[in-house]
Amino acid sequence: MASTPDATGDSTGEPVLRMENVTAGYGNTTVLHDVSIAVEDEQVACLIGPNGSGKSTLMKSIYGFADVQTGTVSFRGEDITGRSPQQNLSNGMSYVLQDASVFPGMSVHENMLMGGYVFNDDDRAAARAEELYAEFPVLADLRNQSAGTLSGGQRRLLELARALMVEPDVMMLDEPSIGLEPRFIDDVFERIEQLNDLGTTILLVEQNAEKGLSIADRGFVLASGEIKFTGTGTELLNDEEVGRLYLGG
Ligand SMILES: Nc1ncnc2c1ncn2[C@@H]1O[C@H](COP(=O)(O)OP(=O)(O)OP(=O)(O)O)[C@@H](O)[C@H]1O
Repeated sequence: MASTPDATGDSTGEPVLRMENVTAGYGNTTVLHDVSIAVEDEQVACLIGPNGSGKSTLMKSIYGFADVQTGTVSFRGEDITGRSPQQNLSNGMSYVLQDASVFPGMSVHENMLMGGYVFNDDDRAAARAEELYAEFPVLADLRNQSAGTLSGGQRRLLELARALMVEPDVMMLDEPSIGLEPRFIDDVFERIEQLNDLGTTILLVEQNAEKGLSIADRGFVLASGEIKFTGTGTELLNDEEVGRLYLGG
């Protein structure tokens, strides 16, 4: 049965990502209340919850886009509370935002190179882009095309591939399936599972809660800025109360 509300769960190793008693928001506005979660190395963790419950804010407070007011965020045991997004990116964490984040006036290739800007090394960025084109041949074919002309599915692949430029240990993905046609959704989820198979730890926010939990080693339910339930993905999917309240019955 899913547990409440300490989300550190059945720990088997040192968490790669941990939030301890985090209260966070924007300026004087508090959105998250006393949130504690742990994501272990090479896990897929999925965060679900109603609209406006604070799922994006949770990711933003890890990454430095929202303000952590009290509590601690750590990465591989190191306190990273309040670090900037650029520091986190350099440190091996990538974040694909919910809102479209490609630069529409730039080509696919220029967008890819932007993903490697922290290298400060054009040759290294170009070489890494070529590696990714081998894994994303669709993007290789589109490399000279303006990113603003891509379909929704192609754009999402570009966002994923660009976030992989830094070979992250941890990827945070905010609603990767939102707005996509079903055939693209399956493609994006397959990519996420492949990345995880290659050793990338994934923290996912997913509106399609059943789909997200079905690939998750660990799930968290956030409501009104608080963690209400945690468990394995399967435990949450099978939990009567979680099902009734958060999975549409
Ligand atoms: N930049 C901001 N400044 C102030 N309040 C914000 C800001 N961004 C979000 N909020 C507020 O924080 C609360 C939580 O929003 P958040 O986007 O984290 O929720 P969510 O669970 O991700 O929602 P959704 O499922 O709709 O994407 C909302 O009340 C929202 O209005």
